[in-house]
Amino acid sequence: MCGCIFKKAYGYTTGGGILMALQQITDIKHRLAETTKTVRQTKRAVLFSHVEAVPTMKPLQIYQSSGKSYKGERFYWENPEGNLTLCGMGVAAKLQPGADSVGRFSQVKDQWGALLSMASVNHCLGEMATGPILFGGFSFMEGETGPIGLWEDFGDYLFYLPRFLLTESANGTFLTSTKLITEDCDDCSIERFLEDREQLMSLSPAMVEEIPSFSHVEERDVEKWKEAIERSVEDIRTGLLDKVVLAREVSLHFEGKIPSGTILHNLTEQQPGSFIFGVESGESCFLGASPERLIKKEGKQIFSACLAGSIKRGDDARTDEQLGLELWNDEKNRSEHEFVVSMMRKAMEEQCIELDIPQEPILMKLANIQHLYTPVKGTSLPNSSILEFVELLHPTPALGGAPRKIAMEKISEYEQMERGFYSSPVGWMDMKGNGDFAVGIRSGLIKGGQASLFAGCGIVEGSVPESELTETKVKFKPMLNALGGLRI
Ligand SMILES: C=C(O[C@H]1C=CC=C(C(=O)O)[C@@H]1O)C(=O)O
Ligand SMILES: [Mg+2]
Repeated sequence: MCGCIFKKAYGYTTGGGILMALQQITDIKHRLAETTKTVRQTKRAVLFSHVEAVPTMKPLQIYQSSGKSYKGERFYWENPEGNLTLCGMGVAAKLQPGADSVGRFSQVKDQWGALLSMASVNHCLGEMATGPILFGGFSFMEGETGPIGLWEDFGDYLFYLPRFLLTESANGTFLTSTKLITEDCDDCSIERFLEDREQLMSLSPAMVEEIPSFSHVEERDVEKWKEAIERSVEDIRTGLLDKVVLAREVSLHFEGKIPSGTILHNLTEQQPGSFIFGVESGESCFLGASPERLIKKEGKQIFSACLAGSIKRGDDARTDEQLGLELWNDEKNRSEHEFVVSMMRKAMEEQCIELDIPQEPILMKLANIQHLYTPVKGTSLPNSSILEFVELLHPTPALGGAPRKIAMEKISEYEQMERGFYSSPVGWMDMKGNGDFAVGIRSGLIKGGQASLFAGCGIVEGSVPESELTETKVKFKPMLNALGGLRI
């Protein structure tokens, strides 16, 4: 039964607010008592989830101040439209690769389905991205991330169903508390549930932690990377492939631990119009400011993007406009872009009943870079899940290449590094198969005092190694600036 009696966010400080807060506690007690009874009777676990409107709490501040209790189990998300911010803390359930022989996308679908089949949710608020959601992502290439090494904390995929989820949207702020109630659970009492919720709601904003002093930079062999571009251009000329995206890694070392909350804070300030994301796992945090949407699903409505072709921003309006024009008219960049559009059109036609892809790109201007951008809109077939679109689209030729299979082989051969979650789908999905995934670019992995940054470029027939190297330097800028304005 739905025990929710209000629809709008409220302040607990008003008389009405206090009454409503008490009503929430009564609701939780009642629902949890019923759930516990059912679990005992049926001997089957229930995923208990409670959504409520709460007084304004800033997700980024809560991310920072919840570090003491939930470090290593937090995530952060801000969409480029600026109308949805999420902060997840703690783990109600974690999805990681199992021994199943089915592919990883099917594994996630099955594991999520199993969790939802035992869910009890007071979903009467009906707000986007509330209730049980999954947040996380996939690695770029299945089977690439080993149990040791840079990406050891992430694997082929990693998703959290958070213990606490703070959702900030145009309609207010919402808190979802979720817990798996099992028969032999030690900390499933009503008192404990309410205590944890109370502790979270009374978190006060933490000080922004300082980034420790920079020590040194470690770069993979740049000459080898340029040679890989030459070899790729040769492969393209001989007709082996049409396009391949080659990335490189730069590692920055600091004198102490890098605070992920501070980097996220800087990214939100410095990179408007981007997805700001962070996902912690143990001692690591993968984070960034990506301008690229892989897929968003809202009911039947589908949104995606073709983003490929780049040039720097100009120092003044006139130069900036000239650079934009140069990019828009440049044959090499247009061809980089066109491979993405044509793959997108073909893939989306399979899954959509209506599709709207403009004939020509427009410019997307970000703080440090401008791109050729073609927005994609569609209407999906009934009963589809966002996961099916993620599987279908990843990786587009903006991150992989064309044809996809050969490009992936060439990436493994030429890059000689683990991409991990870089250039991969990162985002969230809800109970109904709706959600939003970005492509994890302009990003890095923070682990202790080390930040490993990644940037790549679309290689086509007209690619020149030195210019592609310069392009990666522009793409490193968002993360370098967020780390304190470093230059490499
Ligand atoms: C692979 C990256 O960017 C892709 C997205 C936009 C433009 C790109 C380009 O012009 O090469 C890349 O395809 C990256 O930022 O690491
Ligand atoms: Mg490019």
